[in-house]
Amino acid sequence: MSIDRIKPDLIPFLETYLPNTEEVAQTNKPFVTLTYAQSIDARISLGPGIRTTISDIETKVMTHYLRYHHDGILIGSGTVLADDPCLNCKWHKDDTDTNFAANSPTPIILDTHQKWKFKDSKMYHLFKKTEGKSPIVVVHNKPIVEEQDVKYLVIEDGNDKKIDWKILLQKLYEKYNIKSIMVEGGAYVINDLLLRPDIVDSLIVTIGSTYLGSGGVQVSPRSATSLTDVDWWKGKKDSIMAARLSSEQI
Ligand SMILES: NC(=O)c1ccc[n+]([C@@H]2O[C@H](COP(=O)([O-])OP(=O)(O)OC[C@H]3O[C@@H](n4cnc5c(N)ncnc54)[C@H](O)[C@@H]3O)[C@@H](O)[C@H]2O)c1
Ligand SMILES: Nc1nc(=O)c(N)c(NC[C@H](O)[C@H](O)[C@H](O)COP(=O)(O)O)[nH]1
Repeated sequence: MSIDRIKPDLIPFLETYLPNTEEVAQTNKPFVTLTYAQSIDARISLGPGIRTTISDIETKVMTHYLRYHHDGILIGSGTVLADDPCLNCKWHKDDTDTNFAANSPTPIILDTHQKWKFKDSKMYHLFKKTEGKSPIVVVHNKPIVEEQDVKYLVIEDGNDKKIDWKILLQKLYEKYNIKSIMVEGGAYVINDLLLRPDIVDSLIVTIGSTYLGSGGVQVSPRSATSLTDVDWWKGKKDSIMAARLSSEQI
């Protein structure tokens, strides 16, 4: 169940980008880390709906280390339907730290059109084995039939039919005490949040040493945006960029 040890130099590298509890106490808003893995040509999968491994083991472990440090892990419906992800945390501090469910973040799934089923998903089996938590599913309307063990967070759609990030974060904080959220994608969610320095506190991007080609799902926000507090870590195959979104226009 557990995963490799993290590269020791990744721990100080990530330190200042991890959730900041003082900031959360001051702002009363969850700390948001936007994180994903991309190819050199800025693709996050080979094509829509295709689960694609980009990270090698060093950076995959880093993802689990990040999961360990967050209360919630959020993805869009495109990702949950394409990847059937586990979203649990397999990293642990030492041999005594083996409560994998407690160490795992709560999965938060943006599934406003209620297309995904928890039952029989990988998340469901991990939850049943006490190796992961059950999800919060974000919907526009209360479902007629509710799945067992799923918490539904009803948020009405805004003018553009999208969920308002600020309202969503506030509700997750107030209702479920979620003080830090790691957003793992996919492209729709990432492209939207790359333009939201008011929402995103840290950005952590793995760049894998691969090209996925022009048919791949691309990460590229609608308009230019710049970064601040940029730092780089170089591994055997991948690099990691940690940064913050700048509120200044290019
Ligand atoms: N490499 C990586 O790090 C990584 C990470 C995640 C996903 N992926 C890949 O990305 C692809 C999926 O990306 P995608 O863009 O299709 O899907 P996505 O996961 O971004 O989900 C998009 C859907 O989520 C919902 N949604 C998102 N934001 C919303 C909002 N504000 N309000 C209401 N609903 C909202 C909508 O239903 C929308 O259609 C898959 O191929 C997956 O394998 C890669
Ligand atoms: N860091 C990272 N490297 C990758 O190569 C890759 N494809 C993803 N993709 C993120 C997406 O959210 C996936 O669905 C979950 O990373 C799957 O998570 P599990 O391993 O099943 O827990 N993330």
